Amino acid sequence: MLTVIDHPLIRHKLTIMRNKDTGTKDFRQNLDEIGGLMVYEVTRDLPTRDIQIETPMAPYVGQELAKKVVIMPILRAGLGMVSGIMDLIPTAQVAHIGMFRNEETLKPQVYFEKYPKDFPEAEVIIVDPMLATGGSSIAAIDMAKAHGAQSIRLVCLVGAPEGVNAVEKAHPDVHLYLAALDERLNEHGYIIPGLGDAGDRIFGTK
Ligand SMILES: O=P(O)(O)OC[C@H]1O[C@H](OP(=O)(O)OP(=O)(O)O)[C@H](O)[C@@H]1O
Ligand SMILES: O=c1cc[nH]c(=O)[nH]1
Ligand SMILES: [Mg+2]
Repeated sequence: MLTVIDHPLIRHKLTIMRNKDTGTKDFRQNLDEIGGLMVYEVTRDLPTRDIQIETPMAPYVGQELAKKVVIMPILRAGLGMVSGIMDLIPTAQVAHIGMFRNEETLKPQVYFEKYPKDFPEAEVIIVDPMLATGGSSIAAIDMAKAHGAQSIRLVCLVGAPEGVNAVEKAHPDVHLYLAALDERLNEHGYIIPGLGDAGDRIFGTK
């Protein structure tokens, strides 16, 4: 299932990120802020349970999150969304997945993975700004499932139709959230109009 989170603040910040004249500092800041805005919608259906507390005035049955939340950034670019999400879910744990796309084959190559202990029982939120062919996201979901994850959401900023279709076909049980659905991929597998290479723009590596 695909949800495109359409909000004036997200459109405004994403346009700053798309602008080729935006530098590393503003690119990172806006990515972080959009991550925080998106997570409000992404977590709308997280399960809660009743909890008995006392207010200063009376007993009260409130609510707390029923399950742990694990944020799973796809390195490198996904790291740019973690702190904005952690601002809203400060108790979240982080699972790191390192992979890069081979520039010729466009296939993802995995170089790192590390999971928190409670990963299988947690609500897992995979984050990566870019969903291009979908190969990296599909591989990350495969890895999360292989480590026992039962409930997975995928949060990307910009997606290409090719990537959305591929993820929906490979993992129909995973809810996919985007801030924008773009037009297409170019012959090098980059999203058009997109925002360029997210990892390089976050970390200043080009
Ligand atoms: O949908 P796909 O076709 O798999 O492409 C998207 C992937 O490519 C980018 O990562 P990249 O390989 O540039 O690594 P980086 O984050 O280290 O820059 C991006 O952050 C995604 O992970
Ligand atoms: O447009 C794209 C495609 C893949 N990875 C990026 O960072 N940008
Ligand atoms: Mg990159």
